[in-house]
Amino acid sequence: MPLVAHTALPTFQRLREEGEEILSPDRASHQSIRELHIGLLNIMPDAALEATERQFFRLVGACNQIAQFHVHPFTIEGLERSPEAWAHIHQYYESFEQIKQDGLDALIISGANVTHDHLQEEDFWKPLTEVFEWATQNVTSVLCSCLATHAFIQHCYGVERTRLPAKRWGVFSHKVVDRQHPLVAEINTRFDVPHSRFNEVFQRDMEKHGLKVLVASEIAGVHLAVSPDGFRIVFFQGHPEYDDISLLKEYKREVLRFYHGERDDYPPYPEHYFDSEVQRLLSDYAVHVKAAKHGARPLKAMPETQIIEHLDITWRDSAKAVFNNWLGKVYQITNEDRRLPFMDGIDPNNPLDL
Ligand SMILES: CC(C)(COP(=O)(O)OP(=O)(O)OC[C@H]1O[C@@H](n2cnc3c(N)ncnc32)[C@H](O)[C@@H]1OP(=O)(O)O)[C@@H](O)C(=O)NCCC(=O)NCCSC(=O)CCC(=O)O
Ligand SMILES: N[C@@H](CCO)C(=O)O
Repeated sequence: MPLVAHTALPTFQRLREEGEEILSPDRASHQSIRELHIGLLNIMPDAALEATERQFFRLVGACNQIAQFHVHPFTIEGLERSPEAWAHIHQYYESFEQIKQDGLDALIISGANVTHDHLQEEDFWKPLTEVFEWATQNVTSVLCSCLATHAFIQHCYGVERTRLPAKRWGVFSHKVVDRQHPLVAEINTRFDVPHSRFNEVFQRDMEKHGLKVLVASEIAGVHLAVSPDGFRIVFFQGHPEYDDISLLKEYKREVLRFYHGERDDYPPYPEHYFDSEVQRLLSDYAVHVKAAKHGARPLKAMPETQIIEHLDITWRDSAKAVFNNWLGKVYQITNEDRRLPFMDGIDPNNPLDL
């Protein structure tokens, strides 16, 4: 929550010049204080559905302990779901119709599993673009994760993601490339983010279309960029919401796919994620899996409990800091009526007055 310049202390002006949000006493006394309403469009596969809820709810809730947040989960048609997942959705999620009727201040769109070569071939493509269309008109800011980023960029700018020669998978170091932008103001200038994707939209393609790149990795490419207006669409290619165990769960899935003959090669480790002790445990386990696959003995479970003790989470503080900046800015410009994106006087083409 922002500072109020309730005295003439020069520090307020200095901090304002450095990009800190500082409210004048007049603005502060006229601010309409209310809760924020944030949508979560969850399009992750069933096994990760509730973990994804926890991950984004946690980032929203943990990033700021003072403001009040209502998070509204919803989903779309066109995703393969079990009856159990649909039962969960019907019991606890809102419909997109309801969301549209009530309005949102901010919207998060999760990643998803890729099943086709081109995104427009996915059954969920049309429903997803309908959410994009509505959100760009009615929501103050939309934050897209991974596949949602690729889909939004394709839909709005006509740039198709590129299939990578190998899956980008692991925890990578990133640098803030635009330190002035309010989304990354006052945060660490270098931090980790996990990535898990087969595809990428490259920095040069983003910049060609006026997107502003804010955080990138020398190895893993762009993590964070914003739409040309500076704020209305926030693009994540990485997964700062991931838990410490998320990449381990994905690695275990790949090992099981190898065991069941669904992939030919034994999966590589996610990069910069397993320490040497875990690598030792997993290389012993690989010997066991290969022998079990050839019928020598029954498959034992991966020693997850032992592994988890060694896993560090090195990305969450920065993830919370970016979420705090994002939601703080949304709060400053959103309309008191949550169905409207901006307060009077906010320029939709440059909402942060950058
Ligand atoms: C890997 C799996 C299949 C693992 O799920 P499983 O059910 O097999 O796990 P399990 O070992 O049986 O353990 C179940 C317990 O772990 C929890 N759990 C499951 N997945 C988790 C995750 N990712 N992070 C944290 N916790 C997780 C469950 O809630 C449950 O907890 P409790 O027992 O406590 O309830 C899943 O996480 C998953 O589908 N992840 C993939 C996500 C994905 O597709 N990402 C792509 C997005 S990235 C993207 O957009 C791609 C774009 C591109 O490639 O270009
Ligand atoms: N943007 C509003 C807060 C939400 O009602 C204000 O600053 O007054």
